[in-house]
Amino acid sequence: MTPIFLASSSPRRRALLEQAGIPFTLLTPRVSEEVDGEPPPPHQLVERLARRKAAAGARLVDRGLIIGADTIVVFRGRVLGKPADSAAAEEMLHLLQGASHDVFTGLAVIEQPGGRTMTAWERTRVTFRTLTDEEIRLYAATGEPADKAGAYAAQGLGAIFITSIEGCYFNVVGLPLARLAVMLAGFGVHVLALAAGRPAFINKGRLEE
Ligand SMILES: Cc1cn([C@H]2C[C@H](O)[C@@H](COP(=O)(O)OP(=O)(O)OP(=O)(O)O)O2)c(=O)[nH]c1=O
Repeated sequence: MTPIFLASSSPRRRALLEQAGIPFTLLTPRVSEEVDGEPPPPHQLVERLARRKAAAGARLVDRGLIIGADTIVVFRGRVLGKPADSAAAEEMLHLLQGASHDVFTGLAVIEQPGGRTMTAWERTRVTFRTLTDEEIRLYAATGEPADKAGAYAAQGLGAIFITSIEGCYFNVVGLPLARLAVMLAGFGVHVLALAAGRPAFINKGRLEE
């Protein structure tokens, strides 16, 4: 079987790949998320960063498929990454409240040996209800926004701000699983076939939820 690697230090991505029943090994190469010059459009930016992360992982691996991903929030053309501190988190939440924004995740899968690469991106539209200054302050103080693009976690307490999601929910949390499954199939790895060989794992996952 082709070994699968996830080049990511995001606990959310790890959890989502586990949810899909895909056995994998974690790689945590250090990757800069800086881009030189004029920033490209959001979909190109996330694809480029996902490719950079997967490529950094691929340098550590002789054989297998290496997955990289990158997530950003875009509000009226402005790219919101992870907030530097709680003041930056509050500033982002002030922008996002009472309006819709887009979440973009780029995906890259690199095959080793050979380096055959597939990239893709996914966009999800998320709408926030109106938030009071007090709610924003209290939420920022929980620490949840710290390592999340756009300063919120749809999978966490941030859920109480979201009135609608159009598109892939898993894309918001950092790993669009439907898109990834199609990409892996392009490399001959079929997620359901993996899961079918591991019924005990799946039942265990369900029971624990
Ligand atoms: C919008 C949103 C983002 N996020 C997270 C997913 C990503 O971990 C993070 C975006 O940062 P990324 O730079 O995409 O990822 P990361 O630095 O956490 O991990 P790595 O680069 O090593 O793979 O924001 C949520 O967990 N929930 C949300 O609702």
